[in-house]
Amino acid sequence: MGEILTMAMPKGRIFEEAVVLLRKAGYKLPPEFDDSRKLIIDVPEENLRFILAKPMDVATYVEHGVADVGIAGKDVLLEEERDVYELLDLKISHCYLAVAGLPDTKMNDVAPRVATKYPNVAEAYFREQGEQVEIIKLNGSIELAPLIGLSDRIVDIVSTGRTMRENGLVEYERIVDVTSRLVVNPVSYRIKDVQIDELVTRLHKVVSMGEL
Ligand SMILES: Nc1ncnc2c1ncn2[C@@H]1O[C@H](COP(=O)(O)OP(=O)(O)OP(=O)(O)O)[C@@H](O)[C@H]1O
Ligand SMILES: O=P(O)(O)OC[C@H]1O[C@H](OP(=O)(O)OP(=O)(O)O)[C@H](O)[C@@H]1O
Repeated sequence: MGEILTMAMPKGRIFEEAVVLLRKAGYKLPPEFDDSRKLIIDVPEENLRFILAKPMDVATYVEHGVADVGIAGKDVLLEEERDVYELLDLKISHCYLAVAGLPDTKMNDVAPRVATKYPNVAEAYFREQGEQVEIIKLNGSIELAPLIGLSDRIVDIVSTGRTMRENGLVEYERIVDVTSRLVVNPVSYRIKDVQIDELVTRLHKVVSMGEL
């Protein structure tokens, strides 16, 4: 029996794909993973404890060491810049961050406004472009902002492109590709190196076999 490894899992979109990945890697996960509202799920047979967190919060739990490892979108890691190591690109939950807006429009010359759930990523992107913008932080339905005159542009996740299309928006620039990553707490990585290396090896094997 080794030590228990605590893994922070993102609830929502990424969760199901992450569970598929872990099962393919040979971890026997109980039915609670398919239909449950439990926020802590122990799998003693695998020496694993799972905590189910909001996607934006996974790296926070890992940074504070209450989870040893976690699964987080690259978008969240870029936005939050937590003190965690990124160990593996799991190649699940593909999407990308992009600048979008109404077609054939220019950004306001005087006070261009950008609405986003990713203020740090957006700020850094426009700074690199040499453009000074006012960032307006929203928590969802980002596509609404240019439609209703709140902002000139948005920075948001695009997956199928359906939300943009159905709201008459167009993509102006693609900022960065996003997939989910395995992250680890630096101290856990030293102390639980054997278990973490095994997890990485097993997941890497599945990931390198190609698309899930
Ligand atoms: N179409 C998509 N929209 C949003 N996130 C996506 C999409 N496709 C993949 N992702 C990934 O899923 C993560 C978000 O998961 P989910 O949509 O379940 O949470 P959320 O509801 O946006 O988060 P919150 O509850 O904090 O608002 C992102 O961090 C990103 O890495
Ligand atoms: O390109 P698509 O496949 O249409 O996916 C992209 C949309 O999905 C996400 O929104 P989400 O469903 O998480 O809603 P919210 O931003 O309002 O929370 C994202 O913010 C986009 O709006």
